[in-house]
Amino acid sequence: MDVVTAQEMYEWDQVAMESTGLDGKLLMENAGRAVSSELEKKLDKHQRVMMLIGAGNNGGDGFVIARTLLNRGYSVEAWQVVPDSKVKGDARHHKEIFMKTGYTLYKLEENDDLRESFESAEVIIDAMLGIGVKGHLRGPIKQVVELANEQKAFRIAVDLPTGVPADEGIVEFDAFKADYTYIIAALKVSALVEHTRLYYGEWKVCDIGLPVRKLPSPNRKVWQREDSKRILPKRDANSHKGSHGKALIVGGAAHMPGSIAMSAKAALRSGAGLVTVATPKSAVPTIATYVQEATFLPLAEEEGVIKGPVDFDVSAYDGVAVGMGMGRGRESNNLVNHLVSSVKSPLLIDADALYQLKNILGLLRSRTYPTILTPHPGEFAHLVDQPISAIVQSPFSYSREFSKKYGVYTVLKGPATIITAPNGSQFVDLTGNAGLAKGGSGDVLSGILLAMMLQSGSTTHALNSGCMLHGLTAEMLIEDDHSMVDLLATDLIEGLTQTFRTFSS
Ligand SMILES: NC(=O)C1=CN([C@@H]2O[C@H](COP(=O)(O)OP(=O)(O)OC[C@H]3O[C@@H](n4cnc5c(N)ncnc54)[C@H](O)[C@@H]3O)[C@@H](O)[C@H]2O)[C@@H](O)CC1
Ligand SMILES: [K+]
Repeated sequence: MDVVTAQEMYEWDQVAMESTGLDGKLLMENAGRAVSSELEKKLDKHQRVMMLIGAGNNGGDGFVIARTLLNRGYSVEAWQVVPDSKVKGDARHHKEIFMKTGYTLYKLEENDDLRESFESAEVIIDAMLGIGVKGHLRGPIKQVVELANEQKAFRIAVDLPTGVPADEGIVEFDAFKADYTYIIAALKVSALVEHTRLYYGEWKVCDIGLPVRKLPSPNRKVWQREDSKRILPKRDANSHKGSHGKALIVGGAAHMPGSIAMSAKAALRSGAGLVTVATPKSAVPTIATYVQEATFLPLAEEEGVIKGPVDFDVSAYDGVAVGMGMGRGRESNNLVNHLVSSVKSPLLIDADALYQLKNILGLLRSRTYPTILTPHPGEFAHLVDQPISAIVQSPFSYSREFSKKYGVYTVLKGPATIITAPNGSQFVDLTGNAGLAKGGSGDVLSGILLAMMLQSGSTTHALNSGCMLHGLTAEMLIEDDHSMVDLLATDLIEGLTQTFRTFSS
């Protein structure tokens, strides 16, 4: 499922029209019909539906939807909320069809009893503005949106809730608050960004017949369950523990043994053949009790944290992860430096190691094997010297710019986790729930990702699938035995069993 900006969506429409002759009027008919078919599944014929129609092409979709629903016997009151003179182009064409079909169009400029209609409406459908919105709402649309938001009726938006920008980075806006949005042709970036996504409510993308083979890729996609199912590692009957990769996990501290222990256990649960934990000597017994399957590389320590020498041999490993529960002492800086310079296999950098990485970002470009960074917005903000709010408002552009600049994979964690490859292509993982917002779930994710990388030929596939396994496990646990309040990171590790079983069946 592609994710587009407003400009990319306009380009798609242009390509469709120029390369295949599908014209705007036909696309509008398709859009309106696709949304109407979905609405039929949601609405009852006796429900009083109020349709709010604007002047641009989003309004044009509204005329098609109103006509189609009326044709099919639904009880729809169609309201044009802008002056007649503003309705132009394809929207005007579909307005004429609506009028010639003999249906009544109520007009805000001629009537003032919009409030009365609102009060009796059970469903309000917003087809006022879509991707063409610019700046704060103006004129009658502003008042109509304010009124609509006060109603008890179920609110549905067409393409985008009116007022919500299609792109990331715009924070000052007022908008229709939808309970459900039928998105036209492709998911818009703002449906996935923290400060805009809630305006959409639930959503569904409606196909309008664009010529998919002709459309330029925006290099931004939602990773789907079927994708993971298709590419998850299969175990060969003749395989042995060495076939599934040797992982090294570096980190931990005497007062924080849990993080690295969970990473190690999650890596083993996710199929890693052998896992070695490099951690301060005094932390080994605690970790070993929890992860009996791991081997250990005890490191010198001072006051429970890693203390040199840190230049141990890393050549025997097929993948390395560093940072979980490591602390931010001076030696950890040397350690991260050593690993970035000497690991000749995929290297995953998380948590405290990300903090240390800030001073040596320039070294990343010299790595010839994949480097994966797994920050949450706070860690990423520190790396790129920006406030957290800037990252949360524009996660796609910051992570794309960063990955391209340093030649790394960035897994920017959040309700929508964005996985960016060094060439800038992006995938979004939408699985998971608020139960994951708890200490330890990032450590579990690192272990899963490391294991996936050992077993996959494609780093992108490994990262996307790893994020999905983590999120689906949280979803499954909430459905079955847990709640979002009580879910623990260790539950996720146990829950992986069920997720793998589901995926391999
Ligand atoms: N071929 C196409 O281009 C297709 C477009 N489609 C629909 O067309 C929409 C985009 O159409 P448009 O480009 O005409 O844009 P919109 O319909 O989203 O908005 C354009 C209108 O909004 C007004 N406007 C902009 N900012 C405003 C503000 N802050 N306050 C009040 N009024 C404001 C403009 O004056 C203009 O009349 C999509 O969201 C989708 O719903 C679909 O019909 C499918 C095909
Ligand atoms: K809309």
